[in-house]
Amino acid sequence: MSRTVIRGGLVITATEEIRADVLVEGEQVAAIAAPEVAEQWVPDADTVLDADGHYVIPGGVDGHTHMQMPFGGTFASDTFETGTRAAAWGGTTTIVDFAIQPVGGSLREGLDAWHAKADGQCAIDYGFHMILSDVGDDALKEMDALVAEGITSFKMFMAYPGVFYSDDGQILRAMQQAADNGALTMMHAENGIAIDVLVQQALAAGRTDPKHHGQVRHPLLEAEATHRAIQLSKVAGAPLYVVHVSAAEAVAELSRARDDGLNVFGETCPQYLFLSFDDLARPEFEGAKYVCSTPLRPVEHQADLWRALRTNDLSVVSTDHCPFCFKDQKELGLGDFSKIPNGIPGVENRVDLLHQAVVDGHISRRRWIELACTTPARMFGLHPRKGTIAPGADADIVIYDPNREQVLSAQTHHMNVDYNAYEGKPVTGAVRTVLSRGRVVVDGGEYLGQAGHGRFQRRDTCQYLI
Ligand SMILES: NC(=O)NCCC(=O)O
Ligand SMILES: [Zn+2]
Ligand SMILES: [Zn+2]
Repeated sequence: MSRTVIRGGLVITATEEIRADVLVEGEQVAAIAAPEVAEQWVPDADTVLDADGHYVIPGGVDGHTHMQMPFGGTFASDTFETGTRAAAWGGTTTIVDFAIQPVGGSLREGLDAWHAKADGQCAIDYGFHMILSDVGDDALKEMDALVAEGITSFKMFMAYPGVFYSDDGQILRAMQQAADNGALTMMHAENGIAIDVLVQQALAAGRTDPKHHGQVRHPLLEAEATHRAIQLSKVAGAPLYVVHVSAAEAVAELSRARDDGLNVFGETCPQYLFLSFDDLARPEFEGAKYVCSTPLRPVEHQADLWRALRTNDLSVVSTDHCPFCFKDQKELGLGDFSKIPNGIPGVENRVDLLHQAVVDGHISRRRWIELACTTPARMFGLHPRKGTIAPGADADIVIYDPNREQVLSAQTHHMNVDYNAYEGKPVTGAVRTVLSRGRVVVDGGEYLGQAGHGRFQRRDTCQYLI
């Protein structure tokens, strides 16, 4: 069994920051000890990694990605191979992607299709949520079987009528099933029926530019759907996780529900924290790069998101990584914003952007780790194997240089997409070394990983309930 010692770093977890060395044996963390104790590990080590002046943090857990997702007549441009490699470059060592139930088909068909895309391709570990796009008796029964095999969370859409949309009755029934089988319901909370009316009105009036995507997806329609999802989950007695929260008014709904002691959780994404409606309103169709749903909001919403991240009214930051190239893919919506495939790339940038949030004073270092690693691992039943550095945990570890300056750019990123949403943004801090289950996959600007190293993770049910 290989032995690696990580020496001289500041080990940061969600709960503590200690000067300590870490012993990795095979795929797992064997011990953490003060440097004078750890000294004795060195003679027997195969590899000694010097982390002096660096942070030693758990690998990131990104609970919301869409590799190769079919959407808007095209596919997200990262495959599981390219997307997980980019994730590794950015210090993320586990993703949970979304398998999709085909309309008229079974959950099993959807899951098999996603295994076929991902198995043997991933550079880092991965799991699946399941998107329910056709809730009926059969799908409800199938949910139990999926939970038993580690697919313990199910996403439904109150948006996208005719594509993934579920009506309130379907949502309630799926939530009732989840209350029985322990699954977590994830919700895309936007009133898609009302939004579609506004889309048609905008197009009929000749308002076709990307910025109108943001205007028709009104914050109140996110808040209304969030409120409705909360009430339905309360009726069903099931926990609820609202994905990609962007509107201050939706945050207020979550805060109220959490004040009432409900098992209601919220996720936001870096794009809502660092980008805004101004990006969506960029001229010459450039705003198409920033079309995602929920949409980017006016910059005033960001203060509420940051506050909620500090108070835990928002508990997780995932990327919703769903890349489409500007050329040929985003361009499908030239002259009609409703045809722009929805999604923003970011799986490689999340850990750095959240470190920038530490530098900017929005969150503490431990909260950085909690939001990016530990809580998503607990939320999605991966903890303590993932999301922390502790004896017995998988040795998914990042050696992070908190002082290195970098500029985010498509010129240097590894995601398979022709633009970077944060192009030109200077950030302080950068990943130096990444271990995935004990294996060094990135080191000092060199990629040492391999497609197929990543292993499918059977997940437990949510470990974050009150
Ligand atoms: N978010 C987005 O715009 N695209 C991915 C699909 C989804 O999460 O709704
Ligand atoms: Zn969504
Ligand atoms: Zn998504």
